[in-house]
Amino acid sequence: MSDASYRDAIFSTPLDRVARFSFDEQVVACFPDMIRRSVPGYGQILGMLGLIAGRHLRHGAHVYDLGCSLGAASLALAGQLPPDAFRLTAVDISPAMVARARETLATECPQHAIEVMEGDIRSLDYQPSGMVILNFTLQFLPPEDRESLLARLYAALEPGGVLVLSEKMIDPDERDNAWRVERYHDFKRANGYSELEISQKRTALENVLVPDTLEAHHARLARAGFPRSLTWFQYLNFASLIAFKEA
Ligand SMILES: C[S@@+](CC[C@H](N)C(=O)[O-])C[C@H]1O[C@@H](n2cnc3c(N)ncnc32)[C@H](O)[C@@H]1O
Ligand SMILES: O=C(O)C(=O)C[C@]1(C(=O)O)C=C[C@@H](O)C=C1
Repeated sequence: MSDASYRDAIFSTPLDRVARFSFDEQVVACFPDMIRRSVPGYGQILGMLGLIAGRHLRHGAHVYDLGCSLGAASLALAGQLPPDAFRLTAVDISPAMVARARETLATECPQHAIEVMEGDIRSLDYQPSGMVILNFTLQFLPPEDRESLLARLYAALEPGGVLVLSEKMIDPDERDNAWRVERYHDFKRANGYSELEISQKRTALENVLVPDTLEAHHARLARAGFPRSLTWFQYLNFASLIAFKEA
């Protein structure tokens, strides 16, 4: 691949002031390593996206990969489905991510009809689509913007269309939540992150990544129009949901 990825060491040295987490050049350079060492089940979710698309997409349907970062979800679909199976628009607000994603997707799957757009997913004109992927993206939008986006995505989905929503989550029960977070930190330690890295990243993500409970996600999806949603994957405090539009 043309996008060399470095080991994530962003929070490894003590910082006087921990800045708000942002998807800048520094994060882009180590993002594949960061997300794989930080999101339990990330690889399994990606693998399943292609299988879900294979089952739910009508031939040639359009797909959105929203908050695509380096295009991993788009790549996963292209790896599992032939070029004529779907068309895809990948969107991200970070110019550094978009530049890298464009390069990677053009190199890795030149036969597939994949367009990479720089833009804010809250203000896009959505075209009719068979599948929408929000893989760890909704959690970065201000909570007050989430429902209206989901309602617009519901409206853009064709009958029988699906939305896949993967998120970091919180548990409504304080003790259960504490247990999940502690085991999540164990997961990070086991993946080579130090106490300093874990605590500085936690500070950087405060008020930037705002997680919801699974109950809040399902209720919001219902209010946005989806008659049915289910949690198909969960690993510690990370989960993936699928929401269906009636056929
Ligand atoms: C955790 S990453 C997503 C990971 C990616 N979907 C994957 O599967 O590898 C979140 C991404 O959402 C993007 N993002 C955040 N707010 C956005 C917005 N309003 N519009 C578009 N992209 C946004 C960020 O720039 C970042 O690249
Ligand atoms: O490191 C964490 O605590 C995370 O929540 C991981 C997480 C995410 O969930 O999106 C946060 C920021 C990076 O984009 C990669 C992964």
